[in-house]
Amino acid sequence: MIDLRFSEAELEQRREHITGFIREQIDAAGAEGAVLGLSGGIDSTLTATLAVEALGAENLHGLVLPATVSSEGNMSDAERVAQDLEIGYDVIEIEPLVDSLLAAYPEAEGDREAVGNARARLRAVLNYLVANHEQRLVLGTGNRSEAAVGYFTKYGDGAVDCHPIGNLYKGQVRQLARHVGVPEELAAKTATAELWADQTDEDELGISYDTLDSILAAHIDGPLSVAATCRLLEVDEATVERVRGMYERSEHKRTVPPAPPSLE
Ligand SMILES: Nc1ncnc2c1ncn2[C@@H]1O[C@H](COP(=O)(O)OP(=O)(O)OC[C@H]2O[C@@H]([n+]3cccc(C(=O)O)c3)[C@H](O)[C@@H]2O)[C@@H](O)[C@H]1O
Ligand SMILES: Nc1ncnc2c1ncn2[C@@H]1O[C@H](COP(=O)(O)OP(=O)(O)OP(=O)(O)O)[C@@H](O)[C@H]1O
Ligand SMILES: [Mg+2]
Repeated sequence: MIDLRFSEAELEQRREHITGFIREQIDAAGAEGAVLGLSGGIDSTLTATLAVEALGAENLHGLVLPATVSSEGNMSDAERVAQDLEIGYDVIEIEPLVDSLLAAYPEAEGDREAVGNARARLRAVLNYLVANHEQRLVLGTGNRSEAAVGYFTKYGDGAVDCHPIGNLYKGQVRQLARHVGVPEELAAKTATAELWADQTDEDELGISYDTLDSILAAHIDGPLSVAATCRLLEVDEATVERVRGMYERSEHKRTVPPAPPSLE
């Protein structure tokens, strides 16, 4: 695999770059601070930690939004993150909202993916309810690895005002988290979207983040051909092609929705 770890100096540089970015986004919008969803996972934990450094705890509002499929451990970790960072936060159960949605459209009952994505979108509705009401921006928690393969819900966790950690591969998210003092048990935790029971990112994607990060850095974001990537990483061609396919098929999630070209 490629060693994508930062040096100590680079970690400090990234920390300042991201906190500066968050401050600029809030200032440019004339907003009163930010809101973000806290899941107990490492992406939201790192984003919240850097946002507190950037804005101060009083300017960040956390939302812990449990569903029936959320694990108690993750939800208590999410609350612990808010408490350790000393930010204001609310805990709002989203399953009644899921139930209302399914009462309105029972045909989707039992469709694991559709209902799971609806959970992510209901969280986005709540984020924006708070953002509108308190003149805040919604901070995204997506990283480069997820964005590149479209591993997020369109207009769900992807519905945000900016992506502070959007340039970091997943392994780098863990490394920066450790650097800024996130407890090891959170930094090392298995990544899960928790849109349905027992979901994990690596199982669903069918690839480890170590391998995915390296293929992205070498081939999708980097200059290497498929063949050169296979040789360098000692992975088979089918794996690289699969990542390339996920990248290409998810292009629509990373761009503004198109309209027909102008006839003028
Ligand atoms: N070519 C195209 N051009 C324009 N639009 C296109 C399209 N193909 C699909 N679409 C639209 O996109 C929709 C499918 O996209 P979407 O609704 O996002 O659904 P989809 O990509 O199928 O599912 C989301 C994936 O992200 C994962 N996820 C979600 C949330 C959080 C996390 C996490 O890591 O925490 C992971 C989730 O487990 C699942 O694997 C289609 O229903 C259609 O409306
Ligand atoms: N139960 C939840 N309550 C509040 N926000 C949530 C919840 N579940 C997911 N989210 C939001 O959706 C985002 C995307 O989830 P994702 O799983 O990719 O990130 P994570 O949980 O922070 O880290 P990891 O990928 O390591 O699990 C979270 O960072 C968080 O902002
Ligand atoms: Mg998660």
